[in-house]
Amino acid sequence: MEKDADGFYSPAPAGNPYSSDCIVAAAPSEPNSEATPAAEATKLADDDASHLVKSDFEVSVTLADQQADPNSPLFSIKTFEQLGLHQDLLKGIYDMGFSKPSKIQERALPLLLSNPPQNMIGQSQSGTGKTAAFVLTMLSRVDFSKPKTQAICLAPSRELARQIMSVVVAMGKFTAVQTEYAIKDHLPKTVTRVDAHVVVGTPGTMTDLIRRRVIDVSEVKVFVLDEADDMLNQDGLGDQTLRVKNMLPRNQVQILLFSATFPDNVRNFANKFAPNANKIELQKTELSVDNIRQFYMDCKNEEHKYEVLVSLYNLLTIGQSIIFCQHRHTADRISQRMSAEGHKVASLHGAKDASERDTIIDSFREGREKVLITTNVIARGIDILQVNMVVNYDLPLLNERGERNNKDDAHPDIETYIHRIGRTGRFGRKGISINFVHDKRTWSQMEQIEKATGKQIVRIETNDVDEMEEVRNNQQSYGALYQLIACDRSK
Ligand SMILES: Nc1ncnc2c1ncn2[C@@H]1O[C@H](COP(=O)(O)OP(=O)(O)OP(=O)(O)O)[C@@H](O)[C@H]1O
Repeated sequence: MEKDADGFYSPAPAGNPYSSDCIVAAAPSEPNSEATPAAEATKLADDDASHLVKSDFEVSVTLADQQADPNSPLFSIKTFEQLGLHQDLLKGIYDMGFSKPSKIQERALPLLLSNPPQNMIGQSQSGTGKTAAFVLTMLSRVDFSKPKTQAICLAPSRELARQIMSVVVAMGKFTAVQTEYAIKDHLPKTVTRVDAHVVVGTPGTMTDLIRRRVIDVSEVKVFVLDEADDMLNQDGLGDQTLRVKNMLPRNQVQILLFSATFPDNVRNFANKFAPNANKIELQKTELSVDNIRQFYMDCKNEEHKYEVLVSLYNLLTIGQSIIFCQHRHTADRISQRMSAEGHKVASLHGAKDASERDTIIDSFREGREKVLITTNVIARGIDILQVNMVVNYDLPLLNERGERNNKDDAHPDIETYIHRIGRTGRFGRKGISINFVHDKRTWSQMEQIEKATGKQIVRIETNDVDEMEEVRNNQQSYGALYQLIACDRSK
């Protein structure tokens, strides 16, 4: 079969437009081929984390099999037992502390695990449990008696690949699963063969390992793209991702695309990449969860942003916080300045070397660092339950060509905004995001974000910070904090 202009071998199926309603769709029946500070904080948060299952967000399911009824109980489960999983996998799930499936898991798992395997394009908000859904699919399709790579998962950052692997290992704890990374500087050059059942990595390194036949893909049955809209973005990772796909065997691989966002411009590409997929989609107005309260602070200028950030420091360190900047040099500059002034902050971005990145994220994950100043490198997927505040020091921007910059032609990068704020408010927990705006342009960019997401962003006076801090210190009460900062928007 010929490759088309996008480099695909198969013809595109009829596109399914991004629905403005919540829909579930099914695919056609033809096979397609010691207590750390973090642990303590997590435990506290867990006492408060049952909201998700009560969440009233709806998903739309579209089944590729047009005859099938997406509302059939067959396509929604209420317990993990109903999936007919192997006992070893069930044990793994319960050992992770999961007692019942989340909404996306309820709807996606029956479709993901049905036979013959079918592709899926799955969307649900950040922190709602997509990882467990695709990891369970990979693990349940692997034949552990065969020392062959059978499932491949790609993610946009090494940090996310490492996190996904931790889920594979935890969920597969009672199985014989063998795993390997395809991330930069991990495997020694002398390694000539990887036989791990599940390989998780980033697209560049994965391509290299498959090309050099270090990874033999002949038995691969499942191919997962986490943060799929980013992985398929033709101005970014799309080419490399497609290269990996084109090296996999045809007609035997179940392709799973997951993300909290699927903007219109990648949806067509996604439909071609995972043809005849069952689809789970969100309404455009439900892209972010309501338990993340969004605020903004009106700063006078760039320098004032820095002063406001410093004035927030005590507040940032009550739980854990992530500060997002548009550029690496900004992250470096403000972290160096804050450190020089005696504040304890860590900084992470793509220019740091691999082992340093691993040390920094691990330290933050363990709660040894409370404030992480970073770029979009960890805007997606990173799951650290005790992060209760995200600050957009710079709003995420794109220019006409889809490049990230801060120039005048830049417009807000809505998807990145949704993913950034989704680093807090995980799995029903409460979280706060604060945007810094400092001029007409950033104000208008924030308005565009508010309009696009349909969620109100409320003003906090910069001089309310002391009062906010007092409430947080004295009462540890998020409810009171919210009431305090939910003042009128007056601009
Ligand atoms: N059924 C469950 N019961 C309890 N906790 C769960 C369950 N499923 C997932 N979780 C937890 O919810 C958190 C968020 O899950 P996960 O990281 O998979 O979210 P996600 O939907 O992939 O988010 P993102 O879009 O940001 O990548 C994780 O800490 C995970 O362990």
